[in-house]
Amino acid sequence: MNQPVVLLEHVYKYYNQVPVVQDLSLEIASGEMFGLLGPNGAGKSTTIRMLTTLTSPSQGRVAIADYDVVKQAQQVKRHIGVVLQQISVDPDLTVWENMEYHGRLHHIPNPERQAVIRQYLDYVELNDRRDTPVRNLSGGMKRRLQIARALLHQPEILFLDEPTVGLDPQTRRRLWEIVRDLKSQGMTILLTTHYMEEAEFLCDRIGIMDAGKLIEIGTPESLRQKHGMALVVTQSESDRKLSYKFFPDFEQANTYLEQQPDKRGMMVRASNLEDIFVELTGRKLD
Ligand SMILES: Nc1ncnc2c1ncn2[C@@H]1O[C@H](COP(=O)(O)OP(=O)(O)OP(=O)(O)O)[C@@H](O)[C@H]1O
Repeated sequence: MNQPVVLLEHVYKYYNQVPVVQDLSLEIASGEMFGLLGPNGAGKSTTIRMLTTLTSPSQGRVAIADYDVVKQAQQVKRHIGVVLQQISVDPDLTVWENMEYHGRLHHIPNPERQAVIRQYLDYVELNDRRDTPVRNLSGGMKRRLQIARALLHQPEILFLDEPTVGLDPQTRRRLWEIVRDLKSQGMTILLTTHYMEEAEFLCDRIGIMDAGKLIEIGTPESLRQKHGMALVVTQSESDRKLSYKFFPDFEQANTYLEQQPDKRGMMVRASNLEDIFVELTGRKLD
């Protein structure tokens, strides 16, 4: 692995004595795109909040580019760009004013500031909207503005918390293009998502969180290989419930199917990340 630029070592976070992140250890290499998956309340946002200095870990070490997020928060902030779930751009300011405000916060001097604002608005195709108040932008445009703003101080690591939630499929795909392009430029990216295709399409590695714990980690392909590339799905005659049985490959799944005296309600198909998630947690992603 390249030098890890995101590091969590035995991290715990408690709210009112309740652990919402438990013994989380994770290393993300420079240039890697890592996806954190998990159902609501799994602790993904809390993990991102710790990594981005918005909340402190209760226990354990969290570091970005070797800077401790608690003791060296200012240095950490210089290295990271953050796009949170809630749209955090000011609705009353124009697109340009939002960028300008953020640029000043990061002490980017003029004329460089004007140049990078133009550059990143161009990058997310919002230059023609520069004088539009943010409240009049579509959801996808707001998200693009958030990304442009997060990039303004040229961070090396980008955090995206549910970047495409609530967006229509075309807009989601446009954002995927941007995220992949950033990766191709060498950016390290950690994103959280509920969308399985998003994780499979974008991420080099995936971590599955449940109830505050990292319960699985690997490449999408390695997770499928580990749990089984093929499935026999059976729908019960009586209550219509589906059950899933993993097999290492299609041949073995088909052999199993052929051996069944009653094949009604049974089919073989390729496994996917969602199947693995359900298998691991007994819950469905929503
Ligand atoms: N400030 C807080 N005070 C108390 N409890 C909190 C706080 N923030 C989060 N929690 C709790 O911590 C747990 C983890 O929440 P978190 O938002 O990290 O989960 P998540 O995996 O990001 O879920 P989602 O997909 O819904 O965003 C939840 O039970 C949540 O209610």
